[in-house]
Amino acid sequence: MQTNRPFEYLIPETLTDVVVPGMRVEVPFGRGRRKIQGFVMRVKETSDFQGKLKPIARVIDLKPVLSDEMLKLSYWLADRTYSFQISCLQTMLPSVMRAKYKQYVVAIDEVDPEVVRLFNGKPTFEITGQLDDETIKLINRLRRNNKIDIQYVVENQALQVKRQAVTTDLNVIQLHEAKSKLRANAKSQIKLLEYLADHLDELPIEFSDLQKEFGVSRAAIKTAEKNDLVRVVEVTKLRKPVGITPEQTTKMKLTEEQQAAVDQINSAIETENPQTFLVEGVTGSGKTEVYLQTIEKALQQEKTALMLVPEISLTPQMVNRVVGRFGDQVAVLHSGLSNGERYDEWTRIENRDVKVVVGARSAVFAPLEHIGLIIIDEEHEGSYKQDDNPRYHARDVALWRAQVNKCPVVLGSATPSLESRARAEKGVYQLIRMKKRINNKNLPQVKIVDMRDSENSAVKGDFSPVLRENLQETLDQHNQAIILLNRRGYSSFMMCRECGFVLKCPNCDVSLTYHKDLGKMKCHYCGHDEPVPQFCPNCKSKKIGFYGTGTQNIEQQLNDLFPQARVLRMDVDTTRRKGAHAKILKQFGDHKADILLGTQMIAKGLDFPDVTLVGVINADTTLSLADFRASERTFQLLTQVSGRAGRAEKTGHVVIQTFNPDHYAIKDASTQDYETFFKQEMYIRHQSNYTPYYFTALISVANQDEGKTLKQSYWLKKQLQTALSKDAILLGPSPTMISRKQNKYYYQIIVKYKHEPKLHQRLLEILNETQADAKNGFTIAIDNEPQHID
Ligand SMILES: Nc1ncnc2c1ncn2[C@@H]1O[C@H](COP(=O)(O)OP(=O)(O)OP(=O)(O)O)[C@@H](O)[C@H]1O
Ligand SMILES: [Zn+2]
Repeated sequence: MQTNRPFEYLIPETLTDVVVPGMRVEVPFGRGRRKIQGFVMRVKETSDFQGKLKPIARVIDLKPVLSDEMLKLSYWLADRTYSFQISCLQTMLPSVMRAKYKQYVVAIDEVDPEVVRLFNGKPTFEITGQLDDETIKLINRLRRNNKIDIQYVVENQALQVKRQAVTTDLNVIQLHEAKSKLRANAKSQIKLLEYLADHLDELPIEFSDLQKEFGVSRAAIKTAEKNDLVRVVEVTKLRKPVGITPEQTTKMKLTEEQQAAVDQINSAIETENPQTFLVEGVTGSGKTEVYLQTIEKALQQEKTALMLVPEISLTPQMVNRVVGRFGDQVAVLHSGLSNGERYDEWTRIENRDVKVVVGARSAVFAPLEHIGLIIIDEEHEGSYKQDDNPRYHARDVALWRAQVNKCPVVLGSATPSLESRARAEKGVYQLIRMKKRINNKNLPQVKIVDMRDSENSAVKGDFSPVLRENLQETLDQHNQAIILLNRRGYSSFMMCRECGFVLKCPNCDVSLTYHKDLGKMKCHYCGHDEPVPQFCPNCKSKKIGFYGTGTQNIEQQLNDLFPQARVLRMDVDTTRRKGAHAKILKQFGDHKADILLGTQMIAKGLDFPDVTLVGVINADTTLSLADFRASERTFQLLTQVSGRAGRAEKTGHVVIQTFNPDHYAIKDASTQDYETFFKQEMYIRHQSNYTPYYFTALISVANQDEGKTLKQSYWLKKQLQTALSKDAILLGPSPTMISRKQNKYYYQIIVKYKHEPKLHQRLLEILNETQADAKNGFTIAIDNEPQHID
């Protein structure tokens, strides 16, 4: 049975007028007594169904949770992303809406006799268990007449949560003393005491953080407690989003370029013109102020505004500025929120308590009404595309919503995606260029350091003489530096010098990475970890050692080279704790550190006036990816990170170390010359038949059995072949770059095409036909316009 379609149910007489589109209901499904949750898509007077319709069992919501706009969007989204409509509908709601929550009825009109009767004199009542149909009807009539309101409160997500935490009464000296008395193999306890000594002013610290971040076990905490070294306490946390410190900024007098941008966008807001603007503004050209003043315009027009950012925790400054300007009218949706917090924000939007929503990818489904403006900052970011079903791109959804709401979309970036820039070239988007920095200074001076040169390769470590000198100078002048290395961990991998053996993950086809703080080898794909081997597991030689460089290693080198410098490291390993990103960036912003070292998470959006130097340890990490976007990603990363230097009064310098100094992506990034890069890269995409010249669809198959995976892939290829003309390019099946992940084999087929009228239908058929395969352990995914092919 095909399940990717709506099913018809009878509305029992008692629920007439109660059941409306956008509500969730419980219905019997299939044979037996199984009941499932469904969404009401449409209410009809008659049915063509042959046979006896089953009745709806009960309504879950008393008012619709999805608007007509969202219901319409779900049809389009399912079709566009080749996914089930039900998963699209679920994606639009905060995840807790899929779980249990309580409903409350609130009296608005406390004089109406019916309300008085219903409430029995109380201002609210909680709906527990099942209400009788008469009451449901009454509630609905009253709600329609605005005499009462209904609110949801999520169960198990009380406003205050209690958690176990650790604190200590000992001081630093006592802690170190206690540590020295422990047996050497009490590693977990030692780590615990070390941590406490280093973070005395931050106590108590929660169990979960100790476990996640430092691998300190519950048992170690308990032992330490028994020995009176620590105390276990309960902390009460208020559910309040962390990491936002509004930055009050007053409206600035715009530069000429900013004014021109604002004028064009505001005029589209006023005339309700669903036009798309591509704001291509160099780093530090003041795009934020353009966003803020256009949002203001939307609000003046009695409309709302939606603003997407790549990942909130990484761009706290942007969020702080929006909240600083518009205050309580803003809701923030970010991935760091707990389910409950997310739900709170969602409810504020639903209740129309807010007018501006800032959030990452999924915020594009925010239940805002009368949207007057949609902004996508750093529009080139890959994180706007979801990796799982439904594989949607937030930009596409934004453009769809803009049509429905009759409002403009602003795509902003210093390094637009090739797709967007090409659309601007064709006149589909309106191009607005901002070529000058706010401070009217030149873009920072960039030096490319050729790491193949003997003077660079001869030095021990990863810092060329040029980068060292520049760092020294920056420190001498009490300025700040940002150092980028796109690889976490201490050293990349372990290899045996005797037999060439590389230590790999048992579940995935990748090498394990050394993590110094854990003292373990770790898989970045599945999280598997194991002890560091003392000798080669293959040939038993002791000549097994580390290769490559990670952030932890560079941190060590910085400490050795510049012992007086204060270094902050920012990578996934130092930012596991909630609010950790914001904390590190605040410390850096307050100039409590001299050097910020990190992976690509430090590359974008940061605006610190004292940063005068940016150093890139190795520009080649993204370039060597086997992906058609490798050059584009490299150019974007280097341009963005370079743009962090010299944004205010002080002049900026950039040093890029590379083994490919002649590569156009690196050269163009060093001059921050987007337009030249764009032309060159378009030429290459044209030569190799890639987007934006061709559309792309990627079909991947995974199974634990490699033979079965291949067989299924060939069957799929045949299905595709019969729907394609000879102009289409069909590639594969071929193994993905990491052909085994978590014990599953991955194969992929790529279709590149220009105009294939039958392809869409065929892909939808494949989606439905392969449903049964899921039960046999196959994972089959169709990715429309993939972000990366690997
Ligand atoms: N009209 C203005 N007058 C004075 N200062 C301004 C003006 N507009 C922006 N600025 C300041 O200029 C700096 C850079 O602006 P902003 O951070 O918006 O740049 P951006 O274009 O977003 O750059 P990036 O792409 O690198 O993030 C900020 O510190 C901002 O406060
Ligand atoms: Zn693994």
